[in-house]
Amino acid sequence: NHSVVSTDVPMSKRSDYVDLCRNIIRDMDLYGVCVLDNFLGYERGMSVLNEVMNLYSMGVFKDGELVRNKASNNLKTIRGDEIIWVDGRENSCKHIGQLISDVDSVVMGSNQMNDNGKLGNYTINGRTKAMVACYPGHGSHYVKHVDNPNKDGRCITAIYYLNKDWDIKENGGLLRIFPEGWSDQVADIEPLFDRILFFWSDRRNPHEVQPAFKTRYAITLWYFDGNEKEEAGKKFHVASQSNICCFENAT
Ligand SMILES: COc1ccc2cc(-c3cnc(C(=O)NCC(=O)O)c(O)c3)ccc2c1
Ligand SMILES: [Mn+2]
Repeated sequence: NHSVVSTDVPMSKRSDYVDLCRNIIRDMDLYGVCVLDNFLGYERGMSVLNEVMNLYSMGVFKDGELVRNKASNNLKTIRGDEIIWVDGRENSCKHIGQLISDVDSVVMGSNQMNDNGKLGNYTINGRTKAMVACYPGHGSHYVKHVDNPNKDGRCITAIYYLNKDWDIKENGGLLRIFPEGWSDQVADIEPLFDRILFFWSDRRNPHEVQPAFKTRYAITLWYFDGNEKEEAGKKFHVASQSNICCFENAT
């Protein structure tokens, strides 16, 4: 955790930018998971939260997909979240757009800054749009899963949390990661306001969202490794292309 006072200075110009990238590189290399607090600072965090709440109140979120439960053959929700894909250029998403470019800065900065020039030996050349998610409470949850189990190209999951005054005992909604190779160790991450989380998207990080009893907001970006994505493109259709953005100056 670090405490930064964020100003309107672009992320990559901030004095702590290099430290943030060093933090990410070290934690991702050591644990495959990295948590940073006070990522945007209170003011900008609140602006993002207000945009998300406005979107939600407009009723534009869609239900996370349902999966038929083979056993009892009834539609069983494995995911209780409601989502909307945002690219950040929409009129009512200016602050979400700024968050996205700040996350791009630290991810790309970390990818270039690492002494061997890559973060986790990936060549990150694109990402999905931002998935704004809401777990509406009443026990909505997400069963243990891997984001990218079959090499669809996604290498890093970045989740920005927006939940103020979150009391994990009362409100639940804990994200529990079961890092591969750490036997009985788990990483318990509370979805706290202005917190950002990075983790490898593949089988190294099975994770679950425990039942939430209060509205729980998060914004997720998935970053692509150019090589894996190219391979995937040949094998099968990656998650709907419309939600994928490629970096113009991809190396
Ligand atoms: C085919 O279209 C889609 C569209 C959206 C999809 C979203 C997820 C997803 C994956 N992981 C999480 C998660 O782990 N959240 C952790 C947390 O909130 O702390 C989550 O909330 C949502 C998976 C598959 C999807 C397929
Ligand atoms: Mn997930």
